[in-house]
Amino acid sequence: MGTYTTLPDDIQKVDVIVAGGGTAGCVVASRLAEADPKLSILIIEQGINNYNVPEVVHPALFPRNLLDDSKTALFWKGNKAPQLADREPIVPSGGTLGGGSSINWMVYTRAQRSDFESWNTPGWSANELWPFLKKFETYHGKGEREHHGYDGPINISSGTFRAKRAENDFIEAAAKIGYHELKDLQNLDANDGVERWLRYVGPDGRRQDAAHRYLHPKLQSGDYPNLHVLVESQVVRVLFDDNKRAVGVEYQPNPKSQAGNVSVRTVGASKMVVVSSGAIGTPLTLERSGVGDPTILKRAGVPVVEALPGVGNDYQDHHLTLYAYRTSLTPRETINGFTDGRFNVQESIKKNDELLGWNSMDASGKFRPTEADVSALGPEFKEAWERDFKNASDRPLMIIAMYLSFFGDHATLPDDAEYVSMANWTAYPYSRGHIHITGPDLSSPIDFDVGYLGDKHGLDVKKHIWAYKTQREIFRRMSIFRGELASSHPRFPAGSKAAIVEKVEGPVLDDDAKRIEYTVEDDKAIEQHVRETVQTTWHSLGTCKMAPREKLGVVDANLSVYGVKGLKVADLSVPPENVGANTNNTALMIGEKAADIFIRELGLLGKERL
Ligand SMILES: Cc1cc2nc3c(=O)[nH]c(=O)nc-3n(C[C@H](O)[C@H](O)[C@H](O)COP(=O)(O)OP(=O)(O)OC[C@H]3O[C@@H](n4cnc5c(N)ncnc54)[C@H](O)[C@@H]3O)c2cc1C
Repeated sequence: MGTYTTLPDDIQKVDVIVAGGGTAGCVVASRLAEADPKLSILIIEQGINNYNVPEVVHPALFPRNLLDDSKTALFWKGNKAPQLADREPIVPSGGTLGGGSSINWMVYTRAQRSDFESWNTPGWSANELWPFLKKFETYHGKGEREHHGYDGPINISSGTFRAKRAENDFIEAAAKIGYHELKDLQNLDANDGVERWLRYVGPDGRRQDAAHRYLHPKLQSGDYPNLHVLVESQVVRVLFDDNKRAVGVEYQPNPKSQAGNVSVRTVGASKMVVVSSGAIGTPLTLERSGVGDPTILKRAGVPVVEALPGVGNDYQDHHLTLYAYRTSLTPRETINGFTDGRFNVQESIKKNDELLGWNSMDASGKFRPTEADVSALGPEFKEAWERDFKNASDRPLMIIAMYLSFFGDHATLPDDAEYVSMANWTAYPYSRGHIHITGPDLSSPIDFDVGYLGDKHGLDVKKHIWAYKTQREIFRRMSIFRGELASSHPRFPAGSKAAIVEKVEGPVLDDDAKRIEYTVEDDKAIEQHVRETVQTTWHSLGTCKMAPREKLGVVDANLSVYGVKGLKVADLSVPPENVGANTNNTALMIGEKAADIFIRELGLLGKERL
């Protein structure tokens, strides 16, 4: 039992290896250990141990995880993208024990019912997944009781702080343009309204990441001597025997944290290998193992074990834009002070400042356009809307969220006010990308096309144009509104009625029916700005789909990789279609569902500690 940076000599072979100790990986390993404490399990995680790392456990410090010198994030470089103003987008993902759940922004949202139905996979319908969605949570909110769980490891609460003034302001302003407050926007069916959102933060103000909530208590309890965690070690490839059975993995100490110690080693698995390295890491590990499109494997110099052309295809994310606003908020109504140095972090930790237990996101919504809005977006958009959204009333077009924090270089901000952000992201992008290896080793560059805004008819960018206008209508109606930060908004042509207002006493829109007017030229300015700034929402998904093999599926309904034995995938690589929500909830659910499948297959039912 324990957490190691070098595996003890006596651990040469275990029953189950989990390759990647992220959100889903921690859930799978923990539930297997609970099911049979005698089962030997080894998690191999490339990042550091997250135990009590300040920027992990204190919610308000979350922006620190994405700084250039982060020890908790991985940064994946995308190919140059002409549709993104020739940028090479960077997509960060969780890079420590706990994965994304250790560094994410802790926003609690759930997928919609029709999302799970669209997966069209036996055992994975919304009704069949309900028990797993409830299993991991202990809900402290005011939502609809029957839709939530009350004895899972992950607390869902307000944490220790809410900025009520801004929260109420947002809710009231959204209602003025037709988006009303809903009691529970996370019941799988509710949509097209706003909510006072909760977070993956406990009532004690601590982040509820999968490692702290599932794994560490077990590792510390002494009750699970066969649960092992190897950190700072990268899985290079899965090893197969002559019958294509996964029998172990090849791994190496991570050169970033264990320089000088890098040599490739192997460890065996007698029952199962579960790849859980995230929607970016997992397809790369499969390809390095010889499972993937033969053309890509050949190009990379990797012998083919199983030809599965779906690996690494159809990469999806939710595309995010951020707009900054000047406000009348006080320093203790935002978390900016933790990021720009005005608050003393050590002192705040020492005195257990209630602000530390806050992720700065108190009110947001799932939004659909009106029929008039749809028509204004053009005939191709209307056709897509009528096909994909009109009759699926639980499907939002965009998620619009208010963060009481500024995400950018704080040194560039005027020091005359608190600046905050509105975040817009696409619930179901049409654009797709891909992620592949170009060589056999971890050090080989990757071929990563993020695909953002790449859809043939330019529908995804239109969603952003609509969302830009919608969030602006809301923010200008808020009483905390004091202006727009010009550098984070489109460059409207001179004389535009939609011009940026940099400093003003808000609210500036008091007529509920009146809207800001935009010309065709204004729309072009918004489009250009979106292309120049759109970025990852860190919701990578769908690169090893759970789908029939002939439809480029990689795993079946039991998460078994086609064509080989003893190899499973359990993470956000497997959803065949996107979800209209932040993705941590779906990753936790996949962890729970995967564990349930594996426990049955391994014959562990009834073996749990009594
Ligand atoms: C900055 C950020 C903000 C986010 N905000 C939110 C939010 O507010 N709300 C929300 O619901 N979701 C959010 N998400 C998304 C959510 O956290 C992820 O979707 C979720 O964590 C994915 O879970 P996973 O198990 O699929 O992969 P991950 O949690 O990414 O786990 C994969 C793990 O595998 C490890 N790994 C990768 N390659 C290897 C290798 N070769 N060998 C060994 N280990 C490897 C990684 O280090 C990582 O720990 C955010 C994500 C990020 C990064």
